[in-house]
Amino acid sequence: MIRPEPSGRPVEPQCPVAPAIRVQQLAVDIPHPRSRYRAPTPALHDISFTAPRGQVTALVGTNGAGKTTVLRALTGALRPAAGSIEVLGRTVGPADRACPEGVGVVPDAPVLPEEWTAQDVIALRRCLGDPFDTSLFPRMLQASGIRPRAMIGSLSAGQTTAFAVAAALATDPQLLVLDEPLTRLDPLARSTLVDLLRDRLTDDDSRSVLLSTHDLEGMDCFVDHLVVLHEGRTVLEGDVDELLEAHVVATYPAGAPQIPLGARPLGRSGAAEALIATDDSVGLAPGTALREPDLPDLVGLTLAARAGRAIGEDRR
Ligand SMILES: Nc1ncnc2c1ncn2[C@@H]1O[C@H](COP(=O)(O)OP(=O)(O)OP(=O)(O)O)[C@@H](O)[C@H]1O
Repeated sequence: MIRPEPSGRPVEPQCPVAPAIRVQQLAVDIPHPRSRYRAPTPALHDISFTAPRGQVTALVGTNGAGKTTVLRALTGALRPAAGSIEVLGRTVGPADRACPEGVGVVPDAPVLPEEWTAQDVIALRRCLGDPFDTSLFPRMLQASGIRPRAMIGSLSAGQTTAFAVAAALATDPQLLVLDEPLTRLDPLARSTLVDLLRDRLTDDDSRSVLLSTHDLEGMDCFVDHLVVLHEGRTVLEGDVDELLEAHVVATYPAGAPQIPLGARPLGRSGAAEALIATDDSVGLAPGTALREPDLPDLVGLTLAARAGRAIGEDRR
């Protein structure tokens, strides 16, 4: 029902903007590569998270946690065995195997032929009839120091990633999905990539990014929302700032009796550090230490670094 304002004018009901991604209780089994009669491998068991619209969400987890499988399910490459996936307000279901419209994808390995140049990518996009910004693409390549006529096979690892990111961004995606974009990059190439993404994304509040990584180094100030996976399950999710507020970094001296299992050892001194929950806003009881495998070290360290807390100090 539309209720009138005190002025007498009717108030239009607010239409809530759907999040970039909403995943609920997702389970995925990976089919056997050679035979459909052989049992599939269960890869994801219970994944739930929401990637807010207009934000950068990082899927974090150690090797085999399920990051790539989540991304493949989101882009329609793998069918959910259970649960639901919504991308840009549209359900990605069993009948929906194509990459949802408005989504740009940068896979974790190069997929274009080595002898291709930027011109080949433009020609392919023209053939497919996809929207593709043919002036933005070479400009982004130039910003990454890539010559327009350079063959993909002649590029460095960092340039190959920058090439794939530029090709994805030229499709003007509402959601950009990047699988392990940082893995092969040195610190300088990482910051160039972050700058490239930031430039393209900050001019429009509705664009969103989902990236997977097992190492947030160099990305901590770029990421707004964290989703931590372990063994095919979501173990922690939250806004980075809220996670910071809800935790303290505690440092335990060598030999302290209360060192939590999995606390990160600090050098050779025998001291250890752990991230302790201070409220239950992220689903952990206050005073609970986030332990491996609950929370990979890198997340704790990244949060600590972002909070400006020196590692090695007693914070309790
Ligand atoms: N093609 C496949 N066949 C069988 N099992 C697979 C296949 N791909 C992934 N898996 C399994 O699914 C689980 C999740 O793998 P996934 O590649 O999604 O993890 P990840 O977090 O991306 O790891 P990494 O950081 O090493 O890339 C793992 O246990 C893995 O062994």
